[in-house]
Amino acid sequence: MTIASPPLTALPILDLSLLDQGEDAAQRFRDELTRVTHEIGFFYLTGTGVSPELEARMLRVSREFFALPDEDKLAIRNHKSPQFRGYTRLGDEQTYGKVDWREQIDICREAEVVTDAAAPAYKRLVGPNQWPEGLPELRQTAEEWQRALCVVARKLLRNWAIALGAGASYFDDHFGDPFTLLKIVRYPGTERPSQGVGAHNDAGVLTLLWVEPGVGGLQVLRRDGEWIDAPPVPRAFIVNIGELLEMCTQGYLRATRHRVVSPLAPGERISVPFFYNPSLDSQFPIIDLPAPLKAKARPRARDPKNPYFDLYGWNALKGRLRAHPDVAAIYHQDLIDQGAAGSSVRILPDQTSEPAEI
Ligand SMILES: O=C(O)CCC(=O)C(=O)O
Ligand SMILES: [Fe+2]
Repeated sequence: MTIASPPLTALPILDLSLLDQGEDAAQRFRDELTRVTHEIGFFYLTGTGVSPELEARMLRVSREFFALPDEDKLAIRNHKSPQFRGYTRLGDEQTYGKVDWREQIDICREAEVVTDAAAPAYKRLVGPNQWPEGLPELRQTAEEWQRALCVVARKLLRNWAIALGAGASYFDDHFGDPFTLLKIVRYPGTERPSQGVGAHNDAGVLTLLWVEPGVGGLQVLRRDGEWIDAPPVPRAFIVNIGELLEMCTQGYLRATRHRVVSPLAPGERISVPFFYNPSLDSQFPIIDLPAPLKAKARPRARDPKNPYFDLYGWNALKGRLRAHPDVAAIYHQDLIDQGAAGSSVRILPDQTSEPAEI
């Protein structure tokens, strides 16, 4: 007989440094990692190797950025970037058609624009970032942050791959050079609790979230439909998996709905989500799970209004067009008119479409 465990009231805490403490410790880490991502899909991760100094610098430089005069922030507004980079002002972003109350800067891999007219449309996401003048530390810190977190993400993926019987390099081999997205976000205080970010699943592979110490607001949906608070834990990142990793594992690892409730005025909240994703050209892999795991896997019924594509780039493009319809209308109206990937699948945001059921 199995005894049902009591419902979680807080997310579990895992220590990544166990991987460097011998095979038994590493095995314990992997078992725990796989269990919590199967059950709740969200956990705190300590022992990441990100230094307190880098955390403090990220917080300081983020505050400096948001304190810049509006005209300096708007000088790098995402409306100037077909690649959706740069500053999103308050009110310009939506989740399922409802406005999120946050401002942010979006940063991806630095690259030249792809000018080849024959390239697939998702290559329009490739290009340069926009950086604020007079704050060079933001770029240095963001680049250091991305390097450090790519290492953490790869370690996690290798250990999931081992635990799921696929071999350590499975995701490295399939995902290629990652197409990552770093956001630095500020949620201003509001008079009453309101939507900082509406309830959603992350669409990609893996999210590593850093939140300024002492400021709550993130909530995670438990399987029984209760929202639980996920306040920041000192020196820990909050990790969750996205729907792509869920799909790669046939639903064995779970993407979980979460949201952010705005802080009360005069407070504010800085957070730094980092989204680790495959290279745009990578083909979506599905792990052939060992039978005991497959028996426990729960493949998700897909929402036909929110399709997934086999090639990662189309998913990335769809996500950006939906999150930023204003930028999409300026630069990518042709794609919205045509539908994604030359198919009949529309990538236009559908205001009535709900997140897939968990
Ligand atoms: O800011 C946060 O704490 C979470 C943000 C989030 O869930 C997202 O941007 O996908
Ligand atoms: Fe999220």
